[in-house]
Amino acid sequence: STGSVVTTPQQYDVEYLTPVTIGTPGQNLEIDIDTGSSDFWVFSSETPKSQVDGQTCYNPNKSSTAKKLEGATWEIEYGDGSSSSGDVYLDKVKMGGVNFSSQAVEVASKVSAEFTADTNNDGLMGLAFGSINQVRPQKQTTFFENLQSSLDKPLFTADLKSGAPGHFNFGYIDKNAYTGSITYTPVNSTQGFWMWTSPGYTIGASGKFKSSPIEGIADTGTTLLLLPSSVVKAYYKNVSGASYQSSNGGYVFPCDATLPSFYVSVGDDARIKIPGKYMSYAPVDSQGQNCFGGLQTDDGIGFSIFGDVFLKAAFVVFDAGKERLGLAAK
Ligand SMILES: CC[C@H](C)[C@H](NC(=O)[C@H](C)NC(=O)[C@@H](CCSC)NC[C@@H](N)Cc1ccccc1)C(=O)O
Repeated sequence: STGSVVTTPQQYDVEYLTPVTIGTPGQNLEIDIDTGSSDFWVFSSETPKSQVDGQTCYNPNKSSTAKKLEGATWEIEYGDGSSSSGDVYLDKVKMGGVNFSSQAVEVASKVSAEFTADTNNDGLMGLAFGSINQVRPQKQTTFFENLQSSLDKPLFTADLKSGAPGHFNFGYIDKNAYTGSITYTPVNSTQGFWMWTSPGYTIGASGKFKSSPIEGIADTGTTLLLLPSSVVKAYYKNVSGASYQSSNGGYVFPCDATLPSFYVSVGDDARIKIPGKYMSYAPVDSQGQNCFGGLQTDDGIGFSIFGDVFLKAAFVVFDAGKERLGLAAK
């Protein structure tokens, strides 16, 4: 089998939302597909009304195929400090034409304020490795892991776009979705993430390649590109008026500044070009005077995060069959 589903960016490409159908009859939710985590959790009939602000809630009592996973609970915390928790049902889940009949659906009986405020986001579907799933006493497998053996190929691809809908595809590689060739690089899944190492980077079209290994995770659920502070400092040296502003929590620059492109090397002889315009995330003031950088530091995390600012510049193959990541220009 193969599948394909459209994923739509929210304002400033802060996140991408994807339609997912749960239960019988189908309940349609808009979900943040997140390769940086491994839990599929949703706003639900168990989420206190005070914590729901417009989100669509999955109601297992209205699904003839829902079965409570007795005794199972979950709780999760994310790098941005947000969190959620609840209990678990098994139900039919359909996305992009592929479906799995007894997917663990983690229903939220509590969500943190960040999720309540994210009014179009009805939940997260983690597509990292099941080893970091947070359901206890027994961990659950991800939607992709459940599908893997029935897919034509044991892989999925992400084709996120800047300010336009893109696709997640399952089980096949769409040759029309990228240009040139796909460069593959090994994935180290021991921490449960799609973790890989870039050999280095180049700042600007005429910049010199800097050989400097960067270990990080491909995370569709993180908005920005978070790299070592030495790299970030070197980049913003090229942006007039750029400065680190602790009040804004990162590097800020005049919105009319010229931003150099940034190249992330992959494998022995390939690189992904991030256009300068992707390196500006959003205005920090109502006049649109100063803008928050799309490139910020990975301080305190322990690894870098290749988030949407990077991923939307590439066609990305998450190849579980060969534990590798494929990257191509588009
Ligand atoms: C602080 C918690 C640490 C980060 C760690 N949690 C994680 O690594 C979780 C699974 N992943 C995440 O927190 C990050 C990746 C590691 S960051 C250290 N990706 C998922 C995140 N972007 C999902 C999200 C989407 C929209 C809004 C908010 C959050 C843990 O549980 O130990």
